[in-house]
Amino acid sequence: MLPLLMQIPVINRSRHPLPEYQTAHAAGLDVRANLAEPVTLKPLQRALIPTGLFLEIPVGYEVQVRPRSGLAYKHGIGIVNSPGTIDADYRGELKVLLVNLSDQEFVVQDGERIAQLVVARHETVAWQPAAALTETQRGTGGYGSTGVQ
Ligand SMILES: O=c1ccn([C@H]2C[C@H](O)[C@@H](COP(=O)(O)OP(=O)(O)OP(=O)(O)O)O2)c(=O)[nH]1
Ligand SMILES: [Mg+2]
Repeated sequence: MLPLLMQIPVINRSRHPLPEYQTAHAAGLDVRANLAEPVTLKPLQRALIPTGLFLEIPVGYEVQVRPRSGLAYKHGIGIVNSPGTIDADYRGELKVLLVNLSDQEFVVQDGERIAQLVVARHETVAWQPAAALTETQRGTGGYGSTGVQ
């Protein structure tokens, strides 16, 4: 018996199928570029790639736009603002900010699976101004404070 899956209203103005889980228990849904013509990324160049998708994410959830490791490993393609954050109140087109971190040109093709979308629950918090915080062993340590071995 499949668990009841969360329903997310979507408008698909692209020429491509909706994002899909590629395997039974994948965390992310691969999302495709919706391009009238290919986009060439020179080394260190970035581009905002449209998907043609418009989502209505339930309140209390976000969609994270994450890189695909295959594009990163084989071509040095990443996402500048990884993970991108799609807010529940956003009604614009979902876009992917790709960057080419390799020393070779990369051509993004129409319909190519360029990223993956992870739907995640998030808290919405209110700040509680405090005069002091509890002491911890880490304290103010960061940026490698625990060493490397
Ligand atoms: O990879 C991304 C990141 C964001 N967005 C859209 C959806 C998101 O809800 C909106 C705002 O994103 P973010 O809050 O990261 O950008 P900002 O620089 O804070 O812009 P704003 O002032 O509009 O919030 O932009 C995308 O389509 N793709
Ligand atoms: Mg913002």
